[in-house]
Amino acid sequence: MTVLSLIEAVRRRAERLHSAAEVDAAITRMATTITADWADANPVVLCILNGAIVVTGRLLPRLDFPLELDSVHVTRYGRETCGGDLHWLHTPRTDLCGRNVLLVDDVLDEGITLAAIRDYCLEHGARAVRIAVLVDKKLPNPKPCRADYVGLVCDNRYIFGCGMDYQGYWRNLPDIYAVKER
Ligand SMILES: O=P(O)(O)OC[C@H]1O[C@H](OP(=O)(O)OP(=O)(O)O)[C@H](O)[C@@H]1O
Ligand SMILES: Nc1nc2[nH]cnc2c(=O)[nH]1
Repeated sequence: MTVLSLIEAVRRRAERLHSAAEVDAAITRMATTITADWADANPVVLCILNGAIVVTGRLLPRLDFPLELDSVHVTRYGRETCGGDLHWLHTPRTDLCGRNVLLVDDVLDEGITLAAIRDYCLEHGARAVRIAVLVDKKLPNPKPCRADYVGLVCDNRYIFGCGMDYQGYWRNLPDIYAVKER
């Protein structure tokens, strides 16, 4: 089997968890709550690359108040479906000192990535840090951080679509899928 035929087979066999319309409604709900809380906060929104590109790009046009956008690129999964060590590839250029920071990510799984980025922001003087995630995974154990804004909740399965990858592929899908276990 070639890599591409494996990638295509994974999509064919996957279970669709959320339609594009459900994702859209979830992002609208998040935007409404974030606006109610932070319309006067002059926040820096940090898009956590790569996975959050899609949700950030769809959330921002729904936030009708002054904000700045920057990004941070931290990865611990690479092309794997199990997390490893954190790799910091890019840190924000914006001075975070005294700022309200909104972290936006695609999925909160074990919470290691977001907890590390939250700590980074606080160490760099952020006044407050809040977390928005498109999907929060239900795990049996407590996580080192919790999300303030959650679009959707899913079971503990590997998911892809809407910015989330399967071995680097399928971030482009409008729906959210779970890999089918053998
Ligand atoms: O809660 P955790 O268990 O730490 O996992 C969540 C992180 O994993 C994914 O990033 P990944 O390392 O796959 O990089 P990517 O965004 O480039 O896909 C995802 O985008 C989150 O940032
Ligand atoms: N694409 C993807 N990335 C993740 N990072 C942590 N959990 C997941 C997941 O379920 N899917």
